[in-house]
This record gives sequence, structure tokens and C-alpha cells, in this order.
Amino acid sequence: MITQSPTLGPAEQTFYIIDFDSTFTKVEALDVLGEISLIGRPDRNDVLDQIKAITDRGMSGEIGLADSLALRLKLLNAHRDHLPALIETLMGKISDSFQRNQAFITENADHIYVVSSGFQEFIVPIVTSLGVKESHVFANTFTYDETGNIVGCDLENPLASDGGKVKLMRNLNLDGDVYVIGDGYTDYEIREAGLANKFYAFTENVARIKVMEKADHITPSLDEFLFDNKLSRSQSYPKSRIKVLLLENVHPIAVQLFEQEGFNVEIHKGALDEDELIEAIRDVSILGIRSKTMVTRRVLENANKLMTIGAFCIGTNQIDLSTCTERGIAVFNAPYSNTRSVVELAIGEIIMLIRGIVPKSNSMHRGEWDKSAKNSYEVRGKKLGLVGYGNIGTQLSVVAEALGMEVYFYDAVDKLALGNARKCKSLDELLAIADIISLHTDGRKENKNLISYREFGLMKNGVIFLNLSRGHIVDIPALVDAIERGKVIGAGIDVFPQEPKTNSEEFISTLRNLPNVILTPHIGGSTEEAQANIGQFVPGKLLEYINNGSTYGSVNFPELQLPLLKDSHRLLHIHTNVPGILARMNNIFASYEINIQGQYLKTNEQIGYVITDIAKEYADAVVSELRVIDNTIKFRLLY
Ligand SMILES: NC(=O)c1ccc[n+]([C@@H]2O[C@H](COP(=O)([O-])OP(=O)(O)OC[C@H]3O[C@@H](n4cnc5c(N)ncnc54)[C@H](O)[C@@H]3O)[C@@H](O)[C@H]2O)c1
Ligand SMILES: O=C(O)[C@H](O)COP(=O)(O)O
Repeated sequence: MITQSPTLGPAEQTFYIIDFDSTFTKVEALDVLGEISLIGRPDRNDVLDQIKAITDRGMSGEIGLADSLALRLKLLNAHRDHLPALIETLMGKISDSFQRNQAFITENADHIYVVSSGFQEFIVPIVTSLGVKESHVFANTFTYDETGNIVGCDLENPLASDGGKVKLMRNLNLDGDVYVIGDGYTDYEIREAGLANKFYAFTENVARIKVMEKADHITPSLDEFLFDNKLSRSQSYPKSRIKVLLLENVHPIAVQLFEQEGFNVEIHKGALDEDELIEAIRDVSILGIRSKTMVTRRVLENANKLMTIGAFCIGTNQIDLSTCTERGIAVFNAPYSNTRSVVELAIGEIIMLIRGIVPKSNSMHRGEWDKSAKNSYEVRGKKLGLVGYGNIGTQLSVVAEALGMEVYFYDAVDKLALGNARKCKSLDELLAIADIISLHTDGRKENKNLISYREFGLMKNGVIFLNLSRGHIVDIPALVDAIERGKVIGAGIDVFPQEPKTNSEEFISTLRNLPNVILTPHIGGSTEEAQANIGQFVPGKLLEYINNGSTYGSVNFPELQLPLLKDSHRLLHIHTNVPGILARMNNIFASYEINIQGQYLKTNEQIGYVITDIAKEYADAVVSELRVIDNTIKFRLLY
């Protein structure tokens, strides 16, 4: 049997009635016109608020349309010359789901009508740009005075009066099924009058409770409408049905990027503990966290829909990566975006600590003037010892050399020395040489208490010590002891074995109130620049994986950078890495005479990832058979 292509044509004589303001476009056009026509008026903001309030009251059915139009036109004080700027603005405000589903509009142009209480003058150029027929646009027209001021609208037009859409639809007398898509009460009125089979409340831009209550179906985007009606669409599965959970205050850019794609996004300011996360993650497909949220095996066992995790930071030690892989969940992070921020903080702290600025500043705040050079040094010529020479360690090495420091490093793997930095053969060698020691290793479990009593014992007396990597790498009682004994005369600590989950929890630590110790709340990577970079970077990776299957940059999946999907269906098969799976898949393809257009396979120790692009027409059974191959972990279809 050949599958019906998901790009079905319209049912015989089904008509689609689409509203314009806040549906076809993201905004109310008269609000935008006000922003243009009222430029220079001192009361502009007040008038704009009044216009918006009238629009909302009209849309939720509190006042009649004729009144709403008349009131707004009067306040607008607009002129014919304002229209080109309005049209230009609206062109950039077409709703995202309409933009990505232009094919639906062009393929169904004979059956699509735009019915609006807005105005032809700006609606026609916008909707025809996506393929709506000009003759299928029904809206009001402005009237002007002799100098071009907009003074009202053509009152002969049924759309200028209360119940206008109903009157218009009666006149149109469409012979077939009618589906209305809109955000306003007047759109629902068509259904109420018995002139439509279904009313879809469109909530991509604005969700009006009074309207949603009346709807046959709430459609958070055009994709959902198209999916519900099995119509030609750009998304194989509506993204509004896919839940994204973003924790720990990730940058708003990330939220915006997911919302733009039409996902159902939920955000939380802080981290969640294990039980809270188990509760929150049940319906989640995409999870975004930072360094604090522990994604444990128990959490993952309750995350049956989870496809991917984005760590909006560098470290991924908070995630049980092995269980993620076992369950076919791809994990991504941002390995570079905040490295510079950490380096700048480390340099700043080294200078502050070696000059004893913190106690001096504290004394000044108590009114004490203690001008002295005692125990205050330049960094020039001092030996900086870096433990871990990865992305941060190497950058710090270069910047420190520029300040005239001598750099030594020790890394668990053999690393190329940058500039004049010198490689140490062992951690012990480095600890004994350095005047300043800064930790930059990753947070793998084996690094727990990497620096403890023995290691502090190997250090020079009066060393400066920094940890901006991970809290568990330093044995805190040993550090406190070293500070109290004067072994360490200055410390900068940004990360702790136990950190508060949110800003409202108290920070409890034996490091509090020790002399010449800078304590910071894990903010090495918390700069506007770094967070904005991460907010762009990680969603980019997650979206490439969701939309295209690419795993380039994943920290636990075999990495595959895939071509964009074109004129084919993409089958993504994740399985336990055992012999023979590819052969089984290809046997299925061969038995159904499938034309394979591209195939990609990559494995790691735990899993195999096979991507097969095939021609669009194929038997349903192919998909069902692929899903049940032994050792299949996850299967997904993209088109
Ligand atoms: N404070 C913050 O806000 C902040 C911000 C960003 C990164 N970080 C943390 O900083 C650390 C470094 O980040 P990165 O991007 O440079 O990581 P990276 O993975 O690029 O480098 C880590 C390096 O440490 C080495 N290493 C691991 N264990 C070691 C050991 N026992 N001895 C010696 N070398 C060892 C690795 O071989 C690697 O070269 C990570 O722990 C990261 O999570 C903290
Ligand atoms: O791993 C990191 O990048 C740092 O620890 C920063 O983490 P954060 O985003 O939670 O501040």
C-alpha cells in the first residue's frame, strides 16, 4: 500500500476564512498606524494606550465594531501618506506560522478568503505577498478629506457595521465546508450564526479567554490547524504540541528563538530539585538547563518524551550523560560562549588578591585609612599555574602572558603550549612552582577533591588560589585550613560543592568571613555578552537536531552534520550499538522497493545513529517495521 502523502489537497469545497489583525499578522494594524501617525505628539503614549484598549474591548466582544472603528479612527489622526510606512512595518510582522506555511496558501488560493474589519489599503499588499488572491480579500476602505486625512470608512461596506463579518459571509454564500481561523469574537460570530462548520481560535499572537472559550479548537499556530485538518504543512508534527522547558533563567533570546519556531515554551527562573523536575518533565521534549539542575537517572526514567537537552553553559557534569545516550537523548552545550568572561574575572581577581584590595576596601568602609605597600605585589613576573589547559586555561594563559606573568600549566592530556607557557609533567610539579594557582579542569567525577590537604601542602607559602571551575574539585575543609594557616594568602572562589538553587536561598559555607577571600555566586560565565551568546548558540544546536537530525557538537551522540532535507522524507533511527541493525533496515527498504536518496551512519560505544533520506511515496508498513527492529531506542520521521 502506498501512503497518502501528508501534503493532501483541500477537501472538495472546503473554504478557509482567515482574519487579518493578530492572526495573519502579529499585530493590530491600527495600533501600528497610531505609532506612525502620532509621532511628535506629547500625548502619543496615552493615545496609543487608549487605541489598544478600544481594540481589545472590540475583539473580546465588549463593544460593537462600528463604535470601536469610529473611536479609533478619530484618535488616530492619520493621513494617506502614513500608509506606505504602515505597509512596510506590517510586511515584517506577518505571523511566523503563516510565513512558514506559504505553500498552504498558494496551493489553496481558490479556497482561502481573508475577512477582516481592518482596511483593504494595507491588508491587500500584505496577504497577496503570500499568495492570497486580491479578489478574496474582504475588508473596509478608508475615506479621506480633500487633503488626504483619514476621516472615516466606507459605511456602505457590511464590514463597517456590527455583525459585519456575518453579513459578509451571508453575501458570499459559500457552498461547502467553512473553517474560520481568527483571534477575535467577531470571527466566532460567523460560527455562531451557523455559517461555519468550525471556529479555530488562533492564539499565536494573542490569547483572548472569551474567544478561546467559544472555539471548537484552539490553534496556537497555523501548523496546528493544518495538522488537525491533514493539510499541506511545513512541519511534520506541529511544534506547538512540542513542549520546551527552560530552567535557571536562560537568556530571553533563547525563549524567543523557540517561540518563533512555534514551540510551547515554559520557563522557570531557578533550578528544580529532582522530585520537582520529575514532575515537570513528563511531557517535555526539549529541556534547557544551566549548571545547577541535576538531570539524574531517576529524572530521565520519567522523561518519556524527552528528545534532547541543552546545557546553556559549558559544564555537563550535572547531566547523567550515559543514561541520556542509553535512552536516545542527545545532549548539547555551549563550549566556548562564556570562556572569555571567566578569563576576565580570573585576571581581575588575581590582581585584586595579590594587592590585598578586599581587606583594604573593607577597612575603608569602616573609616580606616591604611596606606601601605606591605604584602601588595604586581602580577608582572609572577608564576601563574593553570590546572587544566582547555578552552579557558589556554585563553587565560595568553591574557596572563600579555600582563607579563610566567605561565605554567598541567593538563591530564598532552596539550600544545601557547606562547611561552611551560608544560609541567605532573600536578605536583605545578603546585610547587606557582605563586598563583588557578583551576580550570572539567567537572568529571574523578576530579572530586583533586585539591585537598596533600596538594595544599605542596604549594608555596603565601600562594594565591582560584577556583572558577567546579565546586567539588576542591576539598573545602582543606582550603579553609590552608587559608587559616596562611598557606593561602588570598583566594577567589566562584564555585562550591553545594550552591543555592535560587537567589532567595542562603549561601552556607565555612568559607564565609575569611580574610582576603573573594566569594562570588558562580558568576564566572554570567555576563550579558556570554549569556546572549549562549542564548543564541544552544537553541541553534537543539533546533538543528529537532528540525534536521544533525548532531554536530553533541557531547554524547555520534556527531553527524547532515544536508538540509529536500524533496524527501528523513528517517532517524537510534539504536543500541549491536551488529546487524543497518542490514536489517536496508532489508526492509529493499523489500518495499524504497528509493534511498541518502544514508548516513555513525556509532559510538553505546549507540548507533542512522539517517536515511527516502523518496516521499512509500508504504506505511516501512515506518512500522523500522520502529520494531530489535534494539531500537528511538525512531523519528522528518519531512
Ligand atoms: N565559573 C563559571 O561560571 C564557569 C564558566 C565556564 C566554565 N566553567 C568551568 O570551567 C572548567 C573549564 O572549562 P573549559 O571550557 O576550559 O573546559 P575544557 O573541557 O575545555 O578543559 C578542561 C581541561 O581540563 C583537563 N583536565 C581534566 N581533568 C584534569 C585533571 N585532573 N588534571 C589536569 N587536567 C585535567 C582536560 O584534559 C581539559 O583539557 C569546567 O569545569 C567548566 O565547567 C565555569
Ligand atoms: O559550566 C559553565 O559554563 C559554568 O559553570 C557557568 O554555569 P551557569 O550558566 O550555570 O552560570
